[in-house]
Amino acid sequence: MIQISDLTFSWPGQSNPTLQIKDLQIKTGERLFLHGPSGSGKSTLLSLLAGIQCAQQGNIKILNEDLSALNDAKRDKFRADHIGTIFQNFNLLPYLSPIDNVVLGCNFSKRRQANLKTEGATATSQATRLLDELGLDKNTQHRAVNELSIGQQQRVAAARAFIGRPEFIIADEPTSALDADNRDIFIRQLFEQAQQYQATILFVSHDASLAPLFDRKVSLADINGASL
Ligand SMILES: Nc1ncnc2c1ncn2[C@@H]1O[C@H](COP(=O)(O)OP(=O)(O)OP(=O)(O)O)[C@@H](O)[C@H]1O
Repeated sequence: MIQISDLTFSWPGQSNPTLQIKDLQIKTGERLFLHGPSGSGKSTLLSLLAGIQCAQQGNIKILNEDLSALNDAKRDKFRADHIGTIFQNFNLLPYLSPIDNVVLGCNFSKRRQANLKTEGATATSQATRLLDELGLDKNTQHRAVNELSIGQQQRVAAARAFIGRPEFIIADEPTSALDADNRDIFIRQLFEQAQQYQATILFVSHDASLAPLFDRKVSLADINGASL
């Protein structure tokens, strides 16, 4: 599903590379936990996997597509079609409702819209189902997002990532503002969504105590030659 080979990435103006990864593979449906100290390059790796940044050397293949062989527009399309993202700060539109925020998740992808049709769903019906299953009560689904608690916003961000069934879900520290019980509940809800269609999850955190919930844990320090 995902194959990283001989990758080197340096931020512009920096003499030393931030990442040097010889080999990392993630299987279809795998739930991988990636951890490492602050500044070790976790978010940088996610931005490469999401096609926001490009490596200077090596390649990243997702679903057999070599991201470095795509131009900017094609990488943007690839991301919209195949990758759902949940960020630390959620990136929701504050004055829109949860339903409207979730529907936006598939607005830029004909493929994700087609996936909804195949399931006999509309964007709104799918958004409602996802928010129900992720535990956001009906009243809250129609309020403005900026009136919601952090835990509720996190569920909206997760539903937006899953709408239209993208194959690959990237989550960057989405649980850092939650207490331990709510963190575990949220991660299990993510897994339930992913299991429905064998989505692959890459979950990044510096909190290694979450690792036992996942299929596999990888320490960035162990695979990053640049930090050795
Ligand atoms: N936009 C950028 N321009 C230049 N350097 C950057 C940029 N973003 C990150 N870096 C540098 O890359 C290195 C890795 O940062 P990154 O944010 O990937 O680490 P991280 O492991 O995700 O950290 P954290 O856990 O604190 O989020 C740091 O030295 C950082 O200063």
